[in-house]
Amino acid sequence: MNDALNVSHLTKDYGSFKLDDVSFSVPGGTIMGLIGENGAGKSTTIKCILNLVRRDGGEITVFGRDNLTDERAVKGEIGVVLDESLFHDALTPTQIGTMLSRVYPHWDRGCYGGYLKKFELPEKKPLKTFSRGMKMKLALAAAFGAKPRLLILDEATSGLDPVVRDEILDEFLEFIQDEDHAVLISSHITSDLEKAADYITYLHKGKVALTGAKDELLDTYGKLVCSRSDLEEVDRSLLVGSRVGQFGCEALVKDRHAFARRYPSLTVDPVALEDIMVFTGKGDHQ
Ligand SMILES: Nc1ncnc2c1ncn2[C@@H]1O[C@H](COP(=O)(O)OP(=O)(O)OP(=O)(O)O)[C@@H](O)[C@H]1O
Repeated sequence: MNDALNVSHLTKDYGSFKLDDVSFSVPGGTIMGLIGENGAGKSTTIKCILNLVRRDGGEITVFGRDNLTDERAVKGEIGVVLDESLFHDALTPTQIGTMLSRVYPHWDRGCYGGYLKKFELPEKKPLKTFSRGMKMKLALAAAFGAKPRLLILDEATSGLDPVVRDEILDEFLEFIQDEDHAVLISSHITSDLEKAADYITYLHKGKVALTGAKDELLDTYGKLVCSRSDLEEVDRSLLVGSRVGQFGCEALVKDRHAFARRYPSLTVDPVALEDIMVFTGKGDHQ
């Protein structure tokens, strides 16, 4: 089966910033978390997938179709939720549903209405009376109503409280129960992605710092906690970045199993995605 999304050697040059040879793929039935620091290129990558900006190089396919040569068909497969609401504040959910039914060929009124009910959104009230969480849920209901096979979210869950975020993550998990569906979600909130994502792509300064199955990444990397003198003894090529504190040192270990075999007396703890991001950033300044 084709990947739901395949990004291959994607390049976009803004002059002051370059998205450089970005490749990753999202298999059907999975959630890919796109993580990275501010300005790492997450939104640019998503905009290239959606053809909102023209790429300079590379290839992007959605369910095997090229997003440039087959733009119309590809658009019909993607549901998008962005950081800010795309709908006018004076509109009500009912009016938005009517509007979207004219835009999307596969619009499913029942599905949209079902989500409005599930999320307890008032159908006749204008959006200006909605909280940020309610607007986000409405955007999600609208995205689902278009019957997409690939759902793309750009920082859509940041700014929401943990209860709403959790509710929404559950929706994604339900959505990907169908092997023909997939989700690409960019977020700063790495703990959410740790919970929900099957795959992680970490963008760092426009390049893919790492991409792969989340469980494998978390199992391979490790956090060394040791004294300054121990750190000085360690082969630096095994580490990504380190932090020297008043009471001890920490460093990100690339392969904790290989490291433990070479330095059995040193302690290597499991890592969180956030550790991988923080230490990779620090690795630049060593
Ligand atoms: N239209 C544009 N013209 C020139 N530079 C741009 C344009 N859009 C984005 N950039 C630059 O590209 C870089 C990457 O931005 P992008 O929005 O993709 O990052 P991001 O990872 O989504 O960041 P954030 O997490 O802060 O949203 C930034 O340095 C930004 O200034």
